[in-house]
Amino acid sequence: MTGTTLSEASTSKFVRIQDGELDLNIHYNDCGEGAETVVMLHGSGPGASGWANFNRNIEPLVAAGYRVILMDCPGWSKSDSIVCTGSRSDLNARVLKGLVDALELDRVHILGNSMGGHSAVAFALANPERVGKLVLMGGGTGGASPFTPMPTEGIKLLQGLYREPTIDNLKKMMNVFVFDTSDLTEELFQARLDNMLNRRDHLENFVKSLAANPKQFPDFSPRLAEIKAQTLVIWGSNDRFVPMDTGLRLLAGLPNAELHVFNRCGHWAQWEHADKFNRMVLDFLTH
Ligand SMILES: O=C(O)CCC(=O)/C=C/C=C(\O)C(=O)O
Repeated sequence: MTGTTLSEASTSKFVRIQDGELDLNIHYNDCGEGAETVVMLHGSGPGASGWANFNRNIEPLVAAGYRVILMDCPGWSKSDSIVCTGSRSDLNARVLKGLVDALELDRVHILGNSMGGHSAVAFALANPERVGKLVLMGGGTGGASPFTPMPTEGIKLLQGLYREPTIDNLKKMMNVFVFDTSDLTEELFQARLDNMLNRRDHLENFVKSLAANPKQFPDFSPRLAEIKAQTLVIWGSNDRFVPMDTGLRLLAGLPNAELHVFNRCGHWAQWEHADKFNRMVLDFLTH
Protein backbone atom coordinates (compact mmCIF):
# COMPACT_ATOMS: atom_id res chain seq x y z
CA MET A 1 0.00 0.00 0.00
CA THR A 2 3.02 2.33 0.50
CA GLY A 3 3.36 4.82 -2.37
CA THR A 4 -0.39 4.86 -3.10
CA THR A 5 -2.94 7.20 -1.56
CA LEU A 6 -4.68 5.54 1.34
CA SER A 7 -8.44 5.85 1.57
CA GLU A 8 -10.93 4.74 4.18
CA ALA A 9 -12.74 2.54 1.64
CA SER A 10 -9.64 0.81 0.27
CA THR A 11 -8.38 -0.12 3.76
CA SER A 12 -11.74 -1.06 5.33
CA LYS A 13 -12.05 -4.58 6.83
CA PHE A 14 -14.19 -6.51 9.31
CA VAL A 15 -13.46 -9.26 11.80
CA ARG A 16 -15.75 -11.25 14.11
CA ILE A 17 -14.71 -11.18 17.77
CA GLN A 18 -16.15 -13.40 20.51
CA ASP A 19 -16.19 -11.86 23.99
CA GLY A 20 -17.93 -14.27 26.37
CA GLU A 21 -21.56 -14.29 25.25
CA LEU A 22 -20.89 -11.48 22.80
CA ASP A 23 -20.27 -12.05 19.11
CA LEU A 24 -19.23 -8.70 17.62
CA ASN A 25 -18.58 -7.63 14.05
CA ILE A 26 -15.69 -5.18 14.41
CA HIS A 27 -14.55 -2.76 11.73
CA TYR A 28 -10.95 -1.74 11.25
CA ASN A 29 -8.75 -0.08 8.65
CA ASP A 30 -5.56 -1.90 7.71
CA CYS A 31 -2.99 0.49 6.23
CA GLY A 32 0.48 -0.19 4.91
CA GLU A 33 2.85 -3.06 5.41
CA GLY A 34 5.67 -3.37 7.89
CA ALA A 35 7.32 -5.63 10.41
CA GLU A 36 6.00 -3.41 13.22
CA THR A 37 2.36 -2.53 13.74
CA VAL A 38 0.85 0.56 15.36
CA VAL A 39 -2.76 0.22 16.50
CA MET A 40 -4.65 3.52 16.80
CA LEU A 41 -7.66 3.72 19.14
CA HIS A 42 -10.11 6.62 18.82
CA GLY A 43 -11.97 8.65 21.44
CA SER A 44 -15.55 8.35 22.67
CA GLY A 45 -17.19 11.36 21.00
CA PRO A 46 -20.34 10.83 18.92
CA GLY A 47 -19.36 10.08 15.31
CA ALA A 48 -15.72 9.33 16.19
CA SER A 49 -13.86 6.61 14.29
CA GLY A 50 -10.26 5.59 13.76
CA TRP A 51 -10.24 7.30 10.39
CA ALA A 52 -11.85 10.53 11.71
CA ASN A 53 -9.51 10.80 14.70
CA PHE A 54 -6.22 9.94 12.99
CA ASN A 55 -6.56 11.13 9.38
CA ARG A 56 -3.52 13.42 9.82
CA ASN A 57 -1.32 10.67 11.30
CA ILE A 58 -1.78 7.55 9.18
CA GLU A 59 0.23 8.45 6.08
CA PRO A 60 3.44 9.56 7.88
CA LEU A 61 3.58 6.31 9.87
CA VAL A 62 2.84 4.18 6.83
CA ALA A 63 5.47 6.10 4.83
CA ALA A 64 7.98 5.37 7.62
CA GLY A 65 7.35 1.63 7.21
CA TYR A 66 4.76 0.83 9.87
CA ARG A 67 1.58 -1.16 9.39
CA VAL A 68 -1.20 0.96 10.90
CA ILE A 69 -4.41 -0.62 12.19
CA LEU A 70 -7.32 1.66 13.13
CA MET A 71 -9.82 -0.27 15.25
CA ASP A 72 -13.35 1.08 15.56
CA CYS A 73 -14.44 0.20 19.09
CA PRO A 74 -17.79 -1.55 19.63
CA GLY A 75 -20.40 1.22 19.59
CA TRP A 76 -18.63 3.40 17.00
CA SER A 77 -18.60 3.76 13.24
CA LYS A 78 -19.13 0.51 11.29
CA SER A 79 -18.52 -1.78 14.31
CA ASP A 80 -21.47 -3.47 16.02
CA SER A 81 -23.39 -1.49 18.61
CA ILE A 82 -23.46 -2.39 22.28
CA VAL A 83 -24.79 -1.29 25.67
CA CYS A 84 -21.77 -1.33 27.99
CA THR A 85 -22.68 -1.64 31.67
CA GLY A 86 -19.15 -2.31 32.99
CA SER A 87 -15.73 -0.88 32.16
CA ARG A 88 -15.70 0.30 28.56
CA SER A 89 -11.90 0.60 28.73
CA ASP A 90 -11.67 -3.14 29.50
CA LEU A 91 -14.31 -4.08 26.91
CA ASN A 92 -12.31 -2.27 24.20
CA ALA A 93 -9.11 -3.95 25.44
CA ARG A 94 -10.70 -7.42 25.14
CA VAL A 95 -11.91 -6.63 21.63
CA LEU A 96 -8.43 -5.41 20.70
CA LYS A 97 -6.98 -8.69 22.05
CA GLY A 98 -9.38 -10.53 19.75
CA LEU A 99 -8.26 -8.40 16.80
CA VAL A 100 -4.50 -8.82 17.37
CA ASP A 101 -5.04 -12.57 17.84
CA ALA A 102 -7.06 -12.75 14.60
CA LEU A 103 -4.33 -10.85 12.74
CA GLU A 104 -1.65 -13.04 14.40
CA LEU A 105 0.28 -10.03 15.67
CA ASP A 106 2.60 -11.01 18.54
CA ARG A 107 3.22 -7.47 19.75
CA VAL A 108 1.82 -4.06 18.78
CA HIS A 109 2.53 -0.44 19.61
CA ILE A 110 -0.68 1.30 20.70
CA LEU A 111 -1.53 4.94 20.18
CA GLY A 112 -4.74 5.96 21.96
CA ASN A 113 -6.71 9.17 22.05
CA SER A 114 -8.87 9.88 25.12
CA MET A 115 -11.03 6.73 25.54
CA GLY A 116 -8.52 5.09 23.21
CA GLY A 117 -5.76 5.94 25.73
CA HIS A 118 -7.81 4.48 28.61
CA SER A 119 -8.31 1.32 26.50
CA ALA A 120 -4.60 1.11 25.60
CA VAL A 121 -3.74 1.11 29.32
CA ALA A 122 -6.41 -1.55 30.01
CA PHE A 123 -4.87 -3.68 27.21
CA ALA A 124 -1.33 -3.21 28.58
CA LEU A 125 -2.45 -4.26 32.07
CA ALA A 126 -4.16 -7.41 30.77
CA ASN A 127 -1.63 -8.35 28.06
CA PRO A 128 1.80 -6.91 28.95
CA GLU A 129 3.64 -9.30 26.63
CA ARG A 130 1.66 -8.10 23.60
CA VAL A 131 2.61 -4.41 23.96
CA GLY A 132 5.58 -2.65 22.38
CA LYS A 133 5.38 1.08 23.15
CA LEU A 134 2.41 3.22 24.20
CA VAL A 135 1.45 6.71 23.08
CA LEU A 136 -1.38 8.22 25.16
CA MET A 137 -3.03 11.50 24.14
CA GLY A 138 -5.58 13.17 26.39
CA GLY A 139 -6.34 9.83 28.03
CA GLY A 140 -4.92 6.79 29.80
CA THR A 141 -7.04 6.56 32.91
CA GLY A 142 -10.34 7.72 34.29
CA GLY A 143 -10.60 9.19 37.78
CA ALA A 144 -11.22 12.54 39.39
CA SER A 145 -9.16 15.68 38.89
CA PRO A 146 -8.01 17.54 42.01
CA PHE A 147 -8.29 20.83 40.09
CA THR A 148 -11.12 20.63 37.55
CA PRO A 149 -14.79 19.95 38.38
CA MET A 150 -15.91 16.65 36.84
CA PRO A 151 -17.56 15.96 34.51
CA THR A 152 -15.62 18.63 32.64
CA GLU A 153 -17.39 21.14 30.41
CA GLY A 154 -16.28 19.15 27.34
CA ILE A 155 -17.65 15.85 28.66
CA LYS A 156 -20.95 17.55 29.58
CA LEU A 157 -21.23 18.83 25.99
CA LEU A 158 -20.29 15.37 24.63
CA GLN A 159 -23.02 13.73 26.70
CA GLY A 160 -25.51 16.44 25.67
CA LEU A 161 -24.68 15.73 22.01
CA TYR A 162 -25.34 12.01 22.50
CA ARG A 163 -28.75 12.87 23.99
CA GLU A 164 -29.63 15.49 21.36
CA PRO A 165 -27.59 14.90 18.19
CA THR A 166 -28.10 18.25 16.42
CA ILE A 167 -25.70 20.34 14.36
CA ASP A 168 -25.90 23.12 17.00
CA ASN A 169 -24.88 20.75 19.79
CA LEU A 170 -22.11 19.33 17.60
CA LYS A 171 -20.70 22.82 17.01
CA LYS A 172 -20.91 23.63 20.74
CA MET A 173 -18.88 20.51 21.52
CA MET A 174 -16.33 20.94 18.73
CA ASN A 175 -15.77 24.58 19.72
CA VAL A 176 -14.36 23.54 23.09
CA PHE A 177 -12.71 20.46 21.63
CA VAL A 178 -9.80 22.22 19.93
CA PHE A 179 -7.90 25.38 20.91
CA ASP A 180 -7.91 27.03 17.47
CA THR A 181 -11.38 26.60 15.97
CA SER A 182 -10.44 28.17 12.61
CA ASP A 183 -9.64 24.71 11.18
CA LEU A 184 -13.17 23.47 11.91
CA THR A 185 -14.83 23.72 8.51
CA GLU A 186 -18.51 23.29 7.64
CA GLU A 187 -17.39 20.22 5.69
CA LEU A 188 -15.84 18.69 8.82
CA PHE A 189 -18.99 19.44 10.88
CA GLN A 190 -21.20 17.90 8.20
CA ALA A 191 -19.05 14.75 7.87
CA ARG A 192 -19.10 14.28 11.62
CA LEU A 193 -22.88 14.87 11.80
CA ASP A 194 -23.43 12.33 8.99
CA ASN A 195 -21.26 9.77 10.85
CA MET A 196 -23.35 10.32 13.99
CA LEU A 197 -26.76 10.18 12.36
CA ASN A 198 -25.87 7.11 10.26
CA ARG A 199 -25.74 5.11 13.47
CA ARG A 200 -28.47 6.29 15.82
CA ASP A 201 -28.22 2.87 17.52
CA HIS A 202 -24.71 3.83 18.71
CA LEU A 203 -26.00 7.15 20.10
CA GLU A 204 -28.93 5.52 21.92
CA ASN A 205 -26.75 2.73 23.31
CA PHE A 206 -24.16 5.20 24.63
CA VAL A 207 -26.93 7.03 26.54
CA LYS A 208 -28.24 3.70 27.91
CA SER A 209 -24.69 2.68 28.89
CA LEU A 210 -24.16 5.94 30.81
CA ALA A 211 -27.50 5.50 32.61
CA ALA A 212 -26.50 1.96 33.64
CA ASN A 213 -22.94 2.93 34.62
CA PRO A 214 -21.94 6.61 34.69
CA LYS A 215 -18.28 5.64 35.32
CA GLN A 216 -17.47 3.90 32.03
CA PHE A 217 -13.72 4.57 32.40
CA PRO A 218 -12.24 3.33 35.70
CA ASP A 219 -9.30 4.89 37.48
CA PHE A 220 -6.23 2.76 36.75
CA SER A 221 -3.91 4.88 38.96
CA PRO A 222 -3.28 2.14 41.58
CA ARG A 223 -2.10 -0.30 38.86
CA LEU A 224 -0.05 1.99 36.60
CA ALA A 225 3.30 0.85 38.08
CA GLU A 226 2.66 -2.63 36.62
CA ILE A 227 3.09 -1.25 33.09
CA LYS A 228 6.74 -1.45 32.08
CA ALA A 229 6.26 -0.40 28.44
CA GLN A 230 7.95 2.81 27.34
CA THR A 231 5.18 5.38 27.18
CA LEU A 232 4.91 8.79 25.58
CA VAL A 233 2.13 10.81 27.19
CA ILE A 234 0.97 13.80 25.14
CA TRP A 235 -1.47 16.47 26.29
CA GLY A 236 -2.87 19.82 25.23
CA SER A 237 -2.53 22.44 27.96
CA ASN A 238 -5.98 23.77 26.96
CA ASP A 239 -7.71 20.37 27.09
CA ARG A 240 -11.27 21.03 28.34
CA PHE A 241 -12.36 17.35 28.10
CA VAL A 242 -9.75 15.41 30.07
CA PRO A 243 -7.69 17.85 32.15
CA MET A 244 -3.93 18.00 31.88
CA ASP A 245 -3.39 16.87 35.48
CA THR A 246 -4.50 13.39 34.31
CA GLY A 247 -1.27 13.42 32.26
CA LEU A 248 0.68 14.23 35.43
CA ARG A 249 -1.01 11.32 37.23
CA LEU A 250 0.06 9.04 34.37
CA LEU A 251 3.61 10.39 34.55
CA ALA A 252 3.73 9.78 38.30
CA GLY A 253 2.37 6.25 38.00
CA LEU A 254 3.99 4.85 34.84
CA PRO A 255 7.65 4.01 35.58
CA ASN A 256 8.83 4.42 31.97
CA ALA A 257 6.80 7.42 30.86
CA GLU A 258 7.66 10.86 29.58
CA LEU A 259 5.20 13.72 29.09
CA HIS A 260 5.00 16.35 26.37
CA VAL A 261 2.53 19.23 26.77
CA PHE A 262 1.56 21.29 23.72
CA ASN A 263 0.66 24.90 24.44
CA ARG A 264 -2.37 26.33 22.57
CA CYS A 265 -3.78 22.83 22.16
CA GLY A 266 -7.07 21.23 23.16
CA HIS A 267 -8.16 17.57 23.27
CA TRP A 268 -6.97 16.54 19.81
CA ALA A 269 -3.15 16.96 19.94
CA GLN A 270 -2.65 14.48 17.09
CA TRP A 271 -4.77 16.68 14.82
CA GLU A 272 -4.08 20.18 16.18
CA HIS A 273 -0.28 19.78 16.11
CA ALA A 274 -0.14 16.95 13.59
CA ASP A 275 3.28 17.63 12.02
CA LYS A 276 5.19 17.88 15.28
CA PHE A 277 3.12 15.09 16.80
CA ASN A 278 3.99 12.76 13.92
CA ARG A 279 7.71 13.59 14.17
CA MET A 280 7.69 12.99 17.94
CA VAL A 281 5.87 9.67 17.63
CA LEU A 282 8.21 8.41 14.89
CA ASP A 283 11.25 9.41 16.93
CA PHE A 284 9.80 7.73 20.03
CA LEU A 285 8.98 4.52 18.17
CA THR A 286 12.38 4.22 16.51
CA HIS A 287 14.69 5.00 19.48
O1 LIG B 1 -14.62 10.60 29.33
C1 LIG B 1 -13.43 10.36 29.04
O2 LIG B 1 -12.55 10.20 29.91
C2 LIG B 1 -13.04 10.17 27.60
C3 LIG B 1 -13.67 11.19 26.70
C4 LIG B 1 -13.36 10.93 25.27
O3 LIG B 1 -12.96 9.84 24.90
C5 LIG B 1 -13.64 11.98 24.35
C6 LIG B 1 -13.17 11.85 23.09
C7 LIG B 1 -13.61 12.61 22.01
C8 LIG B 1 -13.06 12.42 20.77
O4 LIG B 1 -11.80 12.02 20.61
C9 LIG B 1 -13.79 12.60 19.55
O5 LIG B 1 -14.98 12.89 19.64
O6 LIG B 1 -13.22 12.49 18.47
